[in-house]
Amino acid sequence: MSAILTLNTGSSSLKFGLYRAAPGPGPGPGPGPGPGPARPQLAQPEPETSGNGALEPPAPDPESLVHGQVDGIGKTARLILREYGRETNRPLAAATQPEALAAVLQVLEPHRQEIAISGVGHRIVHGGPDFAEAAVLTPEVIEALAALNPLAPLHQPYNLAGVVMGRATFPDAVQVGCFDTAFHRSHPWVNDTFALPRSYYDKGIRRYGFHGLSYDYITGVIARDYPDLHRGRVVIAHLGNGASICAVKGGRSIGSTMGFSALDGLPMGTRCGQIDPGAVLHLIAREGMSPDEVTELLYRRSGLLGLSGISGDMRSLLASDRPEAAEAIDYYVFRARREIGAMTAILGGIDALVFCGGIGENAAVIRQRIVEGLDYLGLMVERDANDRNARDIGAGPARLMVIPTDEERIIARAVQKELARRATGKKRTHAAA
Ligand SMILES: Nc1ncnc2c1ncn2[C@@H]1O[C@H](COP(=O)(O)OP(=O)(O)O)[C@@H](O)[C@H]1O
Ligand SMILES: CC(=O)OP(=O)(O)O
Ligand SMILES: [Mg+2]
Repeated sequence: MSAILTLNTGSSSLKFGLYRAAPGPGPGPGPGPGPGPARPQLAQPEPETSGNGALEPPAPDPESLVHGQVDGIGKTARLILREYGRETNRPLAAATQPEALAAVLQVLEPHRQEIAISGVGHRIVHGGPDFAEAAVLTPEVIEALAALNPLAPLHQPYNLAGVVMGRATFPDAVQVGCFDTAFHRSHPWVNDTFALPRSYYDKGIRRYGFHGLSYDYITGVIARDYPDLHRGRVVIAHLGNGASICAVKGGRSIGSTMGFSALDGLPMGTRCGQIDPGAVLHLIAREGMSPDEVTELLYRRSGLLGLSGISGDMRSLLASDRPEAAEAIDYYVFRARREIGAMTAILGGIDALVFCGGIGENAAVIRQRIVEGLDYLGLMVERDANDRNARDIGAGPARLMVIPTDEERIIARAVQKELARRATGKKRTHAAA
């Protein structure tokens, strides 16, 4: 039986998933129970909507075996593992990404004896203008993606380091890249462009949008569980370490708060979010900051961390009684509410607001505060449901939901599709998987 490994490599974290590939391509009831201990019941796969908004019959979903992450690489690393519905968390001696991967492989060893890894899927944050779907990571593709490193310095170089590790560790497995930007390639031109001379758009200076794997997953859940909403106007707020909001109509992204880089839009853990470009020019011209210093400021020292001076972690700010923590949260809530309004405007109204990401899924008080000012859109919180992080948390005419996202599953599906394509010997018509 073949297996799929997913890797989401960050600056200090390595998120991974091991999946059993479903037997055979095409529509079907999904995989039966495999050997070994009883596994949690599989949810039916969501109908595919990837980027084109059209519903396709569900293909069998890869079966999730192990899910986990190594956090704090280089400092105090910890391995968090979710397996058969249980979660464990233990310290790990991992000073580098390859050491973290070696530790992960050791943990996966019992599964690897049962199944061979034939595909490795990678989250690649920036696909630039050319990658509108998942792609097999050939040396040429990797080189093209490395050219985008400066546009996503917190992500892209680490994502590609994960690809190098994947290729070295599994030389016989196909390596597939899945892009955060791909879901947004359906944006209309007005949402993609900046009002610069047109030649800059052609050079790639445009709004790409990010968190596309998360939006793809959430859109799939909506298509499966709420077909009416799928045809409606949905705003999705991905509030994690990075954060963005996306306007979705008919399963397609028509706008998002993140732009050229993963800096724009909402304030984030350590990233500034929207800023007047005049302020950046001032920092360079009048404060004498170099491009590297400005990069460091905007990506690593701003956002919740910069405003509070305490932490970029929402949990720490919620636990703090310092006024700076409260002010940082006030700004976060204010900007989120403002951007939900903007996304609603481009959709011409709102039928549902969906929260996801670490903050969106867990921080009831943040959801409550964001929605407090949105009753004019028909959005109202049902207190008890919100406190329980229930799926339906609304009390107004527009639907309000919490849907846990699963970027890894989108990656695993793309790898499975490529494996199925190879097994049936179908010819590739373009570079994408
Ligand atoms: N129970 C919680 N309450 C408030 N914030 C939370 C909670 N759980 C996680 N978070 C916040 O979620 C953020 C991380 O989101 P996550 O989506 O896991 O990040 P990443 O982008 O690294 O995947 C952090 O700011 C963390 O504090
Ligand atoms: C694109 C982005 O911001 O990703 P993350 O939320 O994982 O940092
Ligand atoms: Mg994330």
